[in-house]
Order: sequence, then structure tokens, then C-alpha cells
Amino acid sequence: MSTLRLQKNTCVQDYIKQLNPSQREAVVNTEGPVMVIAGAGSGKTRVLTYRIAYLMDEKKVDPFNILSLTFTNKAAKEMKERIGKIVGGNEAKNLWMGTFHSVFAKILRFEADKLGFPSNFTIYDAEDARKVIANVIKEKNLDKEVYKVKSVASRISSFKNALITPKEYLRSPELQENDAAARMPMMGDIYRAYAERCFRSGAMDFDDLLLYTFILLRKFPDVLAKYQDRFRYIMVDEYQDTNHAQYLIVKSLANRYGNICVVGDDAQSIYAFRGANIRNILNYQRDYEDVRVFKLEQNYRSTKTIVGAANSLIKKNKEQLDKNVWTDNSDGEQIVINKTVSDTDEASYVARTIFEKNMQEHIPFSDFAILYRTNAQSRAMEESFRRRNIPYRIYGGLSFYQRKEVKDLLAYVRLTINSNDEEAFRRVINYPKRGIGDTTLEKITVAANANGVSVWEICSNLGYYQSVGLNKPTTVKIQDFVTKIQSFKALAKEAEAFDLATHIAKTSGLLRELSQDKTPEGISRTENIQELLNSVKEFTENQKEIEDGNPSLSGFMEDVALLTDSDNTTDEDNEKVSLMTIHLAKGLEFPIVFIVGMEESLFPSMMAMSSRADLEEERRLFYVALTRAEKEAYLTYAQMRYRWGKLIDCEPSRFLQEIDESFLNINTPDFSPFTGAYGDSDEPSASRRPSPRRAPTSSAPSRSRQPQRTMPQRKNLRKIESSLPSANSDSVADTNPSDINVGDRVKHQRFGHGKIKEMEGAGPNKKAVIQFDNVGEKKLLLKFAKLEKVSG
Ligand SMILES: Nc1ncnc2c1ncn2[C@@H]1O[C@H](COP(=O)(O)OP(=O)(O)OP(=O)(O)O)[C@@H](O)[C@H]1O
Ligand SMILES: [Mg+2]
Repeated sequence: MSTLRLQKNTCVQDYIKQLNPSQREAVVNTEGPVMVIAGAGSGKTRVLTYRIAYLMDEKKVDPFNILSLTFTNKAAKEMKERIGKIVGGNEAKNLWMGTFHSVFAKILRFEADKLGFPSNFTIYDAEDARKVIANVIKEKNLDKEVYKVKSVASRISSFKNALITPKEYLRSPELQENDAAARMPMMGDIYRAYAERCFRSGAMDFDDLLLYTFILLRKFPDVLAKYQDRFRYIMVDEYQDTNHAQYLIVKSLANRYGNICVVGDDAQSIYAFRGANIRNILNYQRDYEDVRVFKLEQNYRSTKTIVGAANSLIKKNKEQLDKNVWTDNSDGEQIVINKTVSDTDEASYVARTIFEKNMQEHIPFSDFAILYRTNAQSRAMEESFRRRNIPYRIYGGLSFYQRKEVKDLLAYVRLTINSNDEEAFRRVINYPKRGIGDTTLEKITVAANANGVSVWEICSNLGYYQSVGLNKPTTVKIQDFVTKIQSFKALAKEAEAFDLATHIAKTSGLLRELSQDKTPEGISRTENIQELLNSVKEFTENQKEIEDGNPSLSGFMEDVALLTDSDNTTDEDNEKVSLMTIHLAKGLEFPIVFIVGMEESLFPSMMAMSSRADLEEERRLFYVALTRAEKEAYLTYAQMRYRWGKLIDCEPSRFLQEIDESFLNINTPDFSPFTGAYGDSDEPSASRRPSPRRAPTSSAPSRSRQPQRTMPQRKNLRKIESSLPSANSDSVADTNPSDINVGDRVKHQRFGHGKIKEMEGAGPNKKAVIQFDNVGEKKLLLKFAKLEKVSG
């Protein structure tokens, strides 16, 4: 026994030995308030992981007494696995570890009755919440052009994150005046109705998980005492992105033992738009007496070039804690800046570069990440990856669990678990079709509102609520539906989750409905249901291994409801390029990173350009993006891009100018006179006939084939800008576009001779439809086409 213990202790100590002195200090100083404030890639997350292992193994702290809050569920899972490896055995599974939302949901399930909620309350996702809000707006006969569902939803979300309840709202003249000034005087009424509706449905939305936890701990001192006593050690990763509610809850939980350790980087605070408050980290020292602050300055992730570039960029922000990040890693490659004609070209360039690196240097696809500012940018990238058969996965797209057929089955499950769930009810009451129409649903809703009960309550007691006024056949249809759900509920008491879910899929009529559709889409929908059932199976098997695991179907539902955007990838296969917004890339690292769309109005975003605070947040976002890279970074921008369905001229992002020039390698842009600079076929350039106009350095960023020209940045970026057709001037084509008219014969460098059939657009957007003698009809943007007028 003693030998065994000795072996295990040696093990944790061995791990700790690998840390640098500051990291080690941050791990072993377990008592009292601690803040680890450090730059990207300096081992903050690693310190947290080892600290927990140290607490468990060295200090013999029961994992049930350790609370660790992470930014995603995936991060929590990985951290648990690593701790499990260090300390051995299964104990790490008992840690309270997860996102704020998932940990608070767990607490709320235990304590739900105190707040008048059932313990099996449903968690509404954003779509459910918006539907409820839309119903409320409609029932109140408000103008939906004024009360836009999305903006009402975001107002309600911001109230909740600021811990303002409907009651408090309706007592605050300022808030009301504020909304009245924004032409939404009924905001408070909507908020109250929405909250009531959720309450009657036994449902909480995402923000409620924070708000109700806060209310619970404030209203019930015994509950607070219980959790204060339970969580003897509290740890928070990515502390710079906590919001006001999270901050207050953590603070009150830590109030008894005071063993709270937060780690973060003020330079990476990027969620202000969702209520995150950078002050939480800036004021930490003021909030806790005797706080010990550890600074980690050595970066282990990235090359000197990337660390240097990131430092030079973030220096431009005024508001930040003083830090000096350095690394012992090698210099590495310079950061490549690449300009392309259009967004399509940009995507081609990225795909081609990855393809070549994979072919020539055998770099696996999983080493690459593409980061973008807005989700919309993924489309062009995806197309270009598909064309080259490059496997990729997208983070944060439409989640598997958000697909219609999956949500439909889950709605039956929700209704089985919590029959008051109105959104689930509305979703499936007439799907598959059973002849229950909108008028019936309206009558039921009116009755539910009048009686202050759920729609299920009305439907399951139609005999009592005669006043609903349904005719006999409709009444029978509803009663059949109710009986079906009740039979599921009965089965739920004894059946295993997987069997229950399978039974529901069949008996609800859902599988039959889907199987009638023999189109590829229909077949894939049926497969998705199969996949959902598989994931239920997998979930229950995993839960059975955990001491306080919950292998029931409601446990599964909880897991699904709490997935965050970053947890959600299209699949888990490893050999793929990762695509995601920068916001989702937080905490991650990849050997090679492409940051695309480095253009003014896109990054920094248009909305962020009018205030210093917003601009600084954009700069931090860029800092986060750049510091994800371990070995190489590519920054690309296009001269033209389709946005909101229009072709827009773009200027390079100011952030490109802000990086110290010594870290940059400006890749002379590959320039081609037509949209689709790399050719419409987009085949690998290695197999393509080189175009005579192609700049020699541009076809392959891979150093193994061609050395790249390195140029001092600032000057050269300007030089390049001026030497190339500027996206903002009309006067660049060899032939002045105004000289060319319909009917003219013209010559194009690549397509040869042709005749102008049509002209459209004006100024920089002027285009010509040309019937070429050899290659058929093409529409070209005149400012790039460089047409030569020829006679005859
Ligand atoms: N002492 C060390 N020795 C070797 N590698 C280390 C050390 N500390 C951290 N690392 C490695 O450096 C990388 C960055 O560490 P980690 O992700 O913990 O940094 P971080 O500060 O949390 O970064 P971010 O700010 O991006 O969240 C990881 O690959 C980690 O394994
Ligand atoms: Mg981290």
C-alpha cells in the first residue's frame, strides 16, 4: 500500500518538475486567493490542470470538493482526462468541472423546488427562446417590425446577465425610459410574459442558469452555506471573459474558504459583447485581500516570430496589465501576408497552400486551422476545400442537435421528461400530422394563459377545461396524443435510456414519417435519428462509470442542452483542417494558422470602428487569433469580397500595419486579370500551366520549393498597394473603361479575342459581358480585366 502511494506521489511530483518556477509556485500555493495573469500560451491552463492533480494527490482533497470552471465542455473533458492520467484511477471523474452553465444547471437540478421549478426542468436553447418571444409579441399584438424578435431576445439576455429580473425592470424608470426611447415601451411587459411563460413550462433559458443560481444563493442562505462548504477549492480558467453574474456567484461561493484561483489574460478578453467584464480581472486584487499574483511570462506554444509579432500588436492597446511575454522556442518562419483579388481567390490560396504543404511536407491536415471574424466567411473556404478534397471540420456551425429531425425527436423526449415544456409541445403536437391545426392550438394557448397553467395541463384535462371550446373529433385527437406521451412517461420509469429513446422514435411516428422520404436528404435524416440513438447509447455507457453519473435520458438531454458552440463540431474525426471563428478558437493551439479576411470593416469589424474600447477588443481578438499558432501564421486579405450579396471593395486591415515589420513576409500577390485568379478549375497549381503574369514568388508559399522574398513591411505594403490596381480607384485598367463600348472587339491577355455584348454597373463595379472567340462568354470586372481594344 505504502509503495503504491509512494509511486503515485512521485508521479505528480514528476509532472510538477517539468514546470518552470513561476508555474510551480502557482501550482503548489493552494491556499487563499491566487491570480495567475499571463500571456497566451504561457501554460495557464496547464497550471490549473496540475494544480488540481496536486490538490487531489498531494493534499488529499476529495475531488467532490473541487470546483473548476472552464470555458467549454470540451476543455473540461480534456482537463479531466489529463488529471485522470496524472493521479491515476477514476477519481478525477468526480471533480465538479465544466462550464459555468453546466455546473450551475447541476446545482439548480438539486435545488429546483426551492425556486418552484421541477428538477427535470427543460433548458431552452436560443431557438426555443426566440419562438417563445415571437409568440409573446404576437399574442400582445405588437408590431413585429418594431419589436424584432432578435433584438428583444438580446435585450432580455442582457437584463439577465446584469441580474435584472422582470420585477426589477418594471421598478426601474431608467430602464423603461431607455427602452421607450428605443421605441420599445412594452419591453418590460414582454420580459415579464416571457419569464412567466418559461416558468409555466418548467423551462430555463441559458441566461436563466446564471440568474436563477444567483437568486438561489442570495435567497437561501442555507443553500449558499451548503455549496460554500462543498467547494473548498475553486478554480476559474479564462477569467477575463466572466460576466457580472458569474463574477458575483463565484465570489459568494468562495466566501467561506477563500481558496479561489483564477487564471486569465486581460489581453485575451473578447466577449464584452456578451456581457463579459474585463474589470473582473483588472479589479481582482482589490476584491480579495492577500491575493497572491503569479505572472507567467514564458510562452511555450509559439515561435519567437509569432510571440514577437503578437507583442508588437497588443502594445497598441492602452488598457492592459503590464506583461512581458517571451519564448525560448526557435525563431520560426516569418508571418506571411498574402493579398488576393477576391474572397474566392483567398479561399483558393488557403486551400492550395494547405494542399501543397500536405503533399510536399507531409504535414497532416489536422495541423491547420482557418480562423475568421464572421461565420459567413466559412462558405468560400468550404467550397474551395471540397473542390480539392481536403477534409475539414467546422466548429460552431449548425450543431447536429439543432437539425430539425433531431430536435423533433428530442422534443418528444423533452415532453416525456417534462410535459409542461411548451416549446416541445408546439413542435410535435401536429408532427407527424394528426390533424390538430393552428386554430386549435390558439384556443389551447388562450385557455392556458387565462388559467395561468401550461398547455399540457389544459390538454391532459380537457374534461375539466370545457371552456376551451374544442369539438369532439379534435378533443379525441388531442386525447390520443396525451395518451401516447403518458405511455412514454410510464415506460421512462423502468426502461433504459436507449430503449426508451428507440421506442419513442418508433411509436411517435417520426421514423415512419422520415422513412417515407427516399431522397438522399430523407435518407440522411433517418440516419441522423440512428446517430442520435447511438449517442444516447454511448452517453449512458459513459455515465455508468461515474460515481454520481446520470445514465437516464434526462441526463442525456442535459448534456445536449449544455453544449456550447465550441463543443460542437461536425464530427470528431481527427485528420481534418479546423475552421472556426476566432471567438471559438480561444484556448486552442494549432501548428499552422490562417487568419483570413484581414480587411477594414471586416476585421476590425465595422461596428467596432467608432469607439476606442471596441477597437481595442477587436485588437485583442486579433491577438487571440495570432497566438493560436505554434509554428506558422498566414494573414490574408482580399481586394473585393461579396458581403450582403454585393461585391465590395476592401482595404487591408489596419492591424496588418500594426505588427512590427521585421516579423512579416509580404507575399507579392498573385494577380490575375479576372475574378478567380487561380483559375476557375482551382486545380493544384503544381499541375497547372504557369500563367505568364504570375509573380514568381506567389505560387507556392512552401519554402521547400521556392524561397520567399522578404521585404520590410510598412513601406512595402504601401508599395504593393500602389503598384497594383487599387481596389478603390477606377483608373487602373490599361484601357480606360469608358473607352470600351458594347460592340467593340477587345483582346484579353488570357482569353484572347472577343466582342463586348453587354456592359453593366458603374465606377469600380463596371463589368462587361464578353463573347470570346475561343472560350465562350465571360463576365469580367473592367478594372481588373485590362482589356485592349482591337479593330475589326
Ligand atoms: N513548462 C512547460 N513545459 C513545456 N510545455 C509547456 C509548459 N507549460 C505549458 N506548456 C505547453 O504550452 C502550450 C500552451 O499551454 P497552455 O495552453 O496551458 O497555455 P495558456 O496560457 O492556457 O494559453 P491560452 O492563453 O491560449 O489559453 C501547451 O501545449 C502546453 O502543453
Ligand atoms: Mg488556456
